[in-house]
Amino acid sequence: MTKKEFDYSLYLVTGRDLLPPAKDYLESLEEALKGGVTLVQVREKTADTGEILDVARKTKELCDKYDVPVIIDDRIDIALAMGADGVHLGQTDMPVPIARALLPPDTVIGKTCNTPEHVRVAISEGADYVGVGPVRGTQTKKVKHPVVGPRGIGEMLQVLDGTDVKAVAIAGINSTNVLHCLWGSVSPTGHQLDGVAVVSDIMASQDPYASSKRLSDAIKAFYRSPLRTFSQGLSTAPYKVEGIKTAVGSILRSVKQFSPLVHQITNNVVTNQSANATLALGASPIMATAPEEMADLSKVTGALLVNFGTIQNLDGMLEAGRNTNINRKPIVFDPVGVGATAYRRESAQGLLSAWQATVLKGNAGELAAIANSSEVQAKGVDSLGQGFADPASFVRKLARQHRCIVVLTGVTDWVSDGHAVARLSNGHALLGEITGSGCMVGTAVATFCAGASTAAAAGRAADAEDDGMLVRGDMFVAAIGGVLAITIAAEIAAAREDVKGSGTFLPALIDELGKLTAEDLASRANIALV
Ligand SMILES: Cc1ncc(COP(=O)(O)OP(=O)(O)O)c(N)n1
Ligand SMILES: Cc1nc(C(=O)O)sc1CCOP(=O)(O)O
Repeated sequence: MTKKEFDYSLYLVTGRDLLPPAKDYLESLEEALKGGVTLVQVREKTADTGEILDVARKTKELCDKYDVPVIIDDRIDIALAMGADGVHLGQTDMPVPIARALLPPDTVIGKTCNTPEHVRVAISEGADYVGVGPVRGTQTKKVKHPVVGPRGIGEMLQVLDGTDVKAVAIAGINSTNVLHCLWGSVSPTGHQLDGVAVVSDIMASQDPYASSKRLSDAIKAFYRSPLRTFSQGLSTAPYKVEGIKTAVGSILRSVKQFSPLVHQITNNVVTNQSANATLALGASPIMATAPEEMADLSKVTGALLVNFGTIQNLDGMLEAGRNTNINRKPIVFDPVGVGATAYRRESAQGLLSAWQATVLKGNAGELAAIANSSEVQAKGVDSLGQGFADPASFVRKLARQHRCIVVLTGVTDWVSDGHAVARLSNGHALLGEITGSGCMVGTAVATFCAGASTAAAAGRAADAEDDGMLVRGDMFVAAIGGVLAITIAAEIAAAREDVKGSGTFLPALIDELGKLTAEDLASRANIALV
């Protein structure tokens, strides 16, 4: 018996208790269907059986008009009585094989999963799809399991590799975070969600048509090109060194032309020199930290840098990142000293779950801690030893896992978008003798990301393709540009006669950043694609 093929992309789970006053259930449902809902689950937790059956029948009658299948939550008897297309079962509901034996053979069965082990069991039991989560916090129900975030969803998706079991994420999804959810919920093997399940963003809406249309537009735009990265190497021709050199030069020109606002939440050791480095490159720094101002600020900034060297403003970092994602601007995350304490490790994982970083930057010790690798150790903010045996493979894998650009700094710097890997061999030993040179690299990367995304937004009107993008512009090239700006300016500064040591080096570095040209970048950049 062939199974029914569902479109899981915008899966509405109903909740009549959430309807705004005076809003009729069936009217609201019809508006949601017109807005683009592709699958409906009748979820009734308190009504009597007769009422649930009535609601389910009416739901099916309406959904049939739109060719949208109906699934019943928990109740096999109701599903049988009204001829549902499927049922959804929780961890403590009837086991899938027993439900399968009771239901017509083409009935689709979904199962709630909160861990990779749940997913393994659901596959072995013969579930057709899994509802994975909770991906975020939700007010709609008391969830027993901790929020797993997009990374936790990615781990569950990997278990589905090689099966045709579908997956939707659930909990806390709305039109402002749906792109982050879809983008970030990916396994290191590239396994993605088939859709998202939404309750309150549609059910509690005064305008369910508009709410579901907003969700539907973002979801459709995402799925038009779901394998995208923050770079353009996959969608256009593969990268070439000469092309990268030209592109970083034009991003530097864009920074000077648009002078974007670069919002930096950074540590108190480097705040001043980071702001000066931003100014020297031609952009405008703002070092705001209060959570209350993030919504306003993110509308006007070009990019956000979150550097948590002296973590004091975790709430500000959370809010800044969430709002920067909503406004589709780049976020550079520099988890300084992340391996040093459990608090830093938990904070970093919390931030990486709450928002989607565009660039993840760190030294070998920091990135090893993010990747849970014991290959490289750290002492405080410094990396120990020789680094990774195979840095190219490490950055490529980490970039895929976090679906972002990864910058690994050291004597040699490595940048990857999960596909291409660039090895950058510029710099000077004096960079290791001043405090905060790594933090300045983060600042320069954020400045170049701001330049690239501002130029991309200015260069053409937003089109339907852009609706699926979290950030516009090529962030792989921007990250390379930021690294090169600091390392090349360092080479020029170190060669100056007036530079006698680290004390005279820092101001000279700021001077040379200010004088850096596109031509300097192109002629001095030592880039290899590996
Ligand atoms: C798509 C989807 N995913 C998860 C759930 C939750 O189902 P369950 O665990 O049975 O919890 P209740 O819905 O009974 O509260 C769902 N309904 N749909
Ligand atoms: C029904 C349900 N199940 C969940 C789970 O985590 O298993 S969360 C949830 C409700 C999700 O509602 P909203 O979209 O309003 O956040």
